[in-house]
Amino acid sequence: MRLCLENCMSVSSSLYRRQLFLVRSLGGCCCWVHMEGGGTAVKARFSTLGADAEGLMRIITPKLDPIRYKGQAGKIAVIGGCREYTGAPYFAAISALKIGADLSHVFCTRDAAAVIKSYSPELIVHPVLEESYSVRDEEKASVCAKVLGEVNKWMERFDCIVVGPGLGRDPFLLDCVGEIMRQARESKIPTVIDGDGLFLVTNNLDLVKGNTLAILTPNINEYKRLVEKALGCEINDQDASQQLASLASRIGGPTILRKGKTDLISDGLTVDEVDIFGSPRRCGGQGDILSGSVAVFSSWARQRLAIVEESYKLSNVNPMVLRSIAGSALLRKAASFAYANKKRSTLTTDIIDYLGRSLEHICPAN
Ligand SMILES: NC(=O)C1=CN([C@@H]2O[C@H](COP(=O)(O)OP(=O)(O)OC[C@H]3O[C@@H](n4cnc5c(N)ncnc54)[C@H](OP(=O)(O)O)[C@@H]3O)[C@@H](O)[C@H]2O)[C@@H](O)CC1
Ligand SMILES: Nc1ncnc2c1ncn2[C@@H]1O[C@H](COP(=O)(O)OP(=O)(O)OP(=O)(O)O)[C@@H](O)[C@H]1O
Ligand SMILES: [Mg+2]
Repeated sequence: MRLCLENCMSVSSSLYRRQLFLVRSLGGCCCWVHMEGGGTAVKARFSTLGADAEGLMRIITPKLDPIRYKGQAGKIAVIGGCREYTGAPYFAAISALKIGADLSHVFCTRDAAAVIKSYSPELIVHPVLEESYSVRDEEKASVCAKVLGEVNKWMERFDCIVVGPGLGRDPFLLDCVGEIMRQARESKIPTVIDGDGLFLVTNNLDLVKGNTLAILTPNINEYKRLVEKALGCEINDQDASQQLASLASRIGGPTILRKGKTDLISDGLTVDEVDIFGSPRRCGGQGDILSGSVAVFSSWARQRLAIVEESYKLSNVNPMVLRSIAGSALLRKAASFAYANKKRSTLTTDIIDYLGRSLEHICPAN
């Protein structure tokens, strides 16, 4: 691995030392635990990668290189936004741009599109999703095929998609989005699933079973529903890490980022924790920022660091775990800066304003 890193990457010596530290920490600081969950015994390894989340971000974040062209720093799409919710897809998509992605698309319903466009001219907004109220029963199959066609025209261009922020729970719309997820999986597009995307997935676990390119980002309610459905039990906060590993192992494939006081991340084999101080403000929308942030790190890691990730794979570290740690750490850092400045009046838009500065703090552009 050492040779591979030396030969294949042009890195500064401090970055290289950081990589070696991370690689060493994979093997050195771990302990094995035995756990029971939903009747299945699994072994998960406590990993310490989350403790050096900033080091990971430095590895994954690309340099601003003048020879690169538009799109190379990431093309993200958010599938979400309906009559009720226009903020959530906007937060996820604009966060991706503020962190450094080049292009950010939103696929939403017609009602939501004009509103989301009015928030920002930076976003590319596709008014393609349809809810039941606007479609007659006999039209549903053809409308769903049309929606899929519209999204598929773009699908292979995306480095990562985020499914669910502000999607709503209309059954017809969710059926179509299920098909979009199947298509993304077939095209091997990494997929972050949040909000109502998790509502869809919880009721159709087959949509993600076996998909190692999926990252689920449940909040407390979404996690409770997943645990009840997949493990058939209640949340166990005494053994939170173990239960999370059991859940990931039971679903089999996706990485799960459980949001909370600290963020816990597991693919069923390892459990990582990101405990960077965030914000005590719990205003809505912070999870949406997180989904956009994980998508950008996913996109960067996928494009730029295939070699490093290959090295990590040799050490049995799941690249989706690395991407989740980086995404979580950046959001939490931005939240802490925003809170230091705005205290009780901190809003999601304030946190978004600090995303760029937070990354700059860790990984200066020049
Ligand atoms: N500014 C914006 O646009 C923002 C929009 N947001 C968007 O909101 C959506 C829901 O996300 P959330 O985080 O409120 O869901 P969550 O914690 O599971 O539920 C809390 C409670 O509400 C209830 N409930 C929810 N939806 C329901 C429904 N359709 N119909 C009925 N009940 C429903 C739920 O009940 P339960 O499902 O548990 O029965 C629970 O008790 C999602 O798309 C998200 O992205 C957020 O990102 C914030 C910023
Ligand atoms: N109690 C807490 N203390 C500190 N940080 C927290 C706490 N709970 C959540 N967070 C942070 O806030 C982020 C968003 O988590 P949250 O549970 O608010 O998501 P959410 O409910 O999906 O948000 P949204 O309103 O966008 O849907 C998480 O990544 C986590 O880092
Ligand atoms: Mg949420």
